[in-house]
Amino acid sequence: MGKPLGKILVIDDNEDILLAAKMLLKKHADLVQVESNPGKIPFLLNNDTYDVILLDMNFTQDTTTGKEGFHWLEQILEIDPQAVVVMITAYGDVDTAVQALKAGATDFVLKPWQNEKLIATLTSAVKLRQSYNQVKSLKENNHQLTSVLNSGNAMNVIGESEAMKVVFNLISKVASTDANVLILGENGTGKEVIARAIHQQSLRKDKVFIGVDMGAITESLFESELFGHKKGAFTDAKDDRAGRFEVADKGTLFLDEIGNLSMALQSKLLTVLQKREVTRVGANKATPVDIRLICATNMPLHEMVEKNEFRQDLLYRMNTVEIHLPPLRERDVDIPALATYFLGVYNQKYRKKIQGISPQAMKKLQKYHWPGNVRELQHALERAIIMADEEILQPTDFMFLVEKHTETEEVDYSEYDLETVEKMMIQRAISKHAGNISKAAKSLGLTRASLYRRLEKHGL
Ligand SMILES: Nc1ncnc2c1ncn2[C@@H]1O[C@H](COP(=O)(O)OP(=O)(O)OP(=O)(O)O)[C@@H](O)[C@H]1O
Repeated sequence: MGKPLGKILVIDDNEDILLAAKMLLKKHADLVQVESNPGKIPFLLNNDTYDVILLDMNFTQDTTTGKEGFHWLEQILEIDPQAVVVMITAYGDVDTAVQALKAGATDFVLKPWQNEKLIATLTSAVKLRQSYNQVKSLKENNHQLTSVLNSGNAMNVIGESEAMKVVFNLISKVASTDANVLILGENGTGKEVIARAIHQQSLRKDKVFIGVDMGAITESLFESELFGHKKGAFTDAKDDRAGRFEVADKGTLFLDEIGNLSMALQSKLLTVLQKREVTRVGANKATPVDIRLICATNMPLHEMVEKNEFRQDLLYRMNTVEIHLPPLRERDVDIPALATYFLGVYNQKYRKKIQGISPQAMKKLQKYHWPGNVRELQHALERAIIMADEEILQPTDFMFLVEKHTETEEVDYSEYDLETVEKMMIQRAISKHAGNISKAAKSLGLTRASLYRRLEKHGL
């Protein structure tokens, strides 16, 4: 659209009016289509799209009922419900004009019109049409993005053990309610997988699932990331921005690593959860948010409450239902199904044709204690599939660095390079502290963040 009024259709049975409209509007519009016969409206609208339609109220000379105008207005809106129609009404017939607005017209102009007023009315009508279109395409995009986001992450939750059956049973009971869920379990046990499964089985499944890693958000960016900000609220706030709470509106908000929040941030989060509304940084008005909350952590939240490291009232807000995900070493029955599942995933990813896992290799997998839980098993399968020379995976395809070393068992570190020793030490520490990252980090003399960086580096 080049000129401000775009494409205009003018329908009036008075040829003088059509001529006057065309003369006036052609300077402001890309196309002015005039038509004296309203019967042609369906044909015109089915063959072209107009930014605005100027429609006469009365087609029969000397009538002022507007009946015909209403009839054609209805026809137009039936063909294009988004059409922007401005009615031309006789002077003094404002009542009919008001009825036309109720029937779906956007605005009206009085005949004889003042040129400037007509242009101004049509310009605002065109702007309205543009915003209708924008809203429509944003809604379509949003719908597409939501389904891509949700389907891209749709995954099978594998588990045949009694422990996982209990988890599945809980999910099916809780999913369709809006109850807040707290998922507890060691790193890599599948807390996010379970959170997504709850979302996928909930009434909110067609809306977004937004995950936030609370451990990765710095104290200073917490409010802006979660609650959003107004343009200019701080130096880097170049535009208005919605926070994760607002983005997750009508969907599910998954707050991971919730146990890592400082006391100060815990109370900010609690306020929002109590009020169910957020105020963007720099704004003075709160926006209501409708979210389903799922939180997860590998930290012992109940113990932390006792030690005054975690707010009890916040814990009670989050744990209407608690799901405990057992570590993989306590459900080795699940290992064959998980390993076979990952075999399929990575065969496809790396275009390999590995047929299966030998019974001895499977036994080895079931005997190992998996300090990194399902994530570690997944990486072990990925590595084995990339490296394997044979069609069936053998025990030698799975080399575990801390294979069954007991605390007292000595390892000859001189056999390994520094990187490998570091990895072994980390695995040992995590295993010793049953997956508790804080304790493992402390025993290694590292901060949690630097342990996480090393876990990432070693693919643990
Ligand atoms: N039951 C399961 N079925 C299939 N895949 C699983 C299952 N559990 C975990 N996984 C896979 O293991 C990996 C780790 O899972 P996830 O990220 O959900 O764990 P987590 O407990 O949230 O980890 P973290 O505490 O580190 O955030 C993911 O790649 C996930 O796909």
